[in-house]
Amino acid sequence: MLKMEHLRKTYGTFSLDCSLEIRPGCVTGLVGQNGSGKSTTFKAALGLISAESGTVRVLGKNPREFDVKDRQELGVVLADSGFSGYLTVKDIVQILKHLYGKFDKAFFLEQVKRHKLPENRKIKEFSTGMKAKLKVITAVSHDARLLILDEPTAGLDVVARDEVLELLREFMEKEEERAILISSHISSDLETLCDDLYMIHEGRIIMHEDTDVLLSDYGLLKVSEKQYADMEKQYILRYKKETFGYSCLTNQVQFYRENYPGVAIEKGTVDEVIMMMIKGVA
Ligand SMILES: Nc1ncnc2c1ncn2[C@@H]1O[C@H](COP(=O)(O)OP(=O)(O)OP(=O)(O)O)[C@@H](O)[C@H]1O
Repeated sequence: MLKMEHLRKTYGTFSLDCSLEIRPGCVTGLVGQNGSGKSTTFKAALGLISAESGTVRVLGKNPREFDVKDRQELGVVLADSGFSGYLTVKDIVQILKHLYGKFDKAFFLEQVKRHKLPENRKIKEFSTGMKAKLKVITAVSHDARLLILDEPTAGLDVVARDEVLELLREFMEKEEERAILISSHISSDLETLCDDLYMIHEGRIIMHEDTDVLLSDYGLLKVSEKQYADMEKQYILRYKKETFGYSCLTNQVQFYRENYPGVAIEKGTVDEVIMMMIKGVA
């Protein structure tokens, strides 16, 4: 659905060199700290910025060569995009009808109602959460094959976030061949929604893993200095000095469970794995 190979873009001291792939039927998450290059990756995937080298194929084509018909196959949410604040939901229905041949007006209005968005008020009077929901409802309302969503849950409270995630799950359930690329600062969103996760740090992909594998096989070992010294380190991805000894990130938690029964092992959340990948020593 989307393949990016060594896509390079430089902004001053920041340089992006990103490779990733989105497979049909999958929700893929891109996680990283502020300024790690997520939005730059999304813009490059959409052909909105010109890369210095590398390739991007979206639905089999270079996105810079997309025509009006190709664009209909994408549902996009970008942090700094949205409708003019002077429009109402009713105005937007008219625009979407013209933009997208497969715009499903009934579904769109049903979702607007379900999410309690006022149809006749101007968007500039909407709260952050209401604007965010409107963007996602728009993206899922025209039978797109691929959604590219940069921080679609930013600024939403827990309940609103859950509602947006539900919309995305429903979108995936309707057609097997659909796919989503999504970024979020909130890793619990990605844990429950994504099939696989890419971690980006300082413009580089530092890890790519199936979410199931991440949650089942990764873990944090809390060991004393002696335990650390005696331990097999083959499956330690990163370690960090602590007051008690060391925290170690492994992707073979079962190996340490079986061979080192005395070692304290914590299940790694996505946040902890990210922190260790970034702050730990390789
Ligand atoms: N148009 C631009 N001109 C100059 N520098 C830019 C531009 N766009 C992004 N950058 C720089 O590129 C780097 C990556 O920015 P990017 O917006 O991709 O990060 P991000 O991971 O999306 O961050 P955040 O989570 O804060 O949104 C930053 O150092 C940013 O200052």
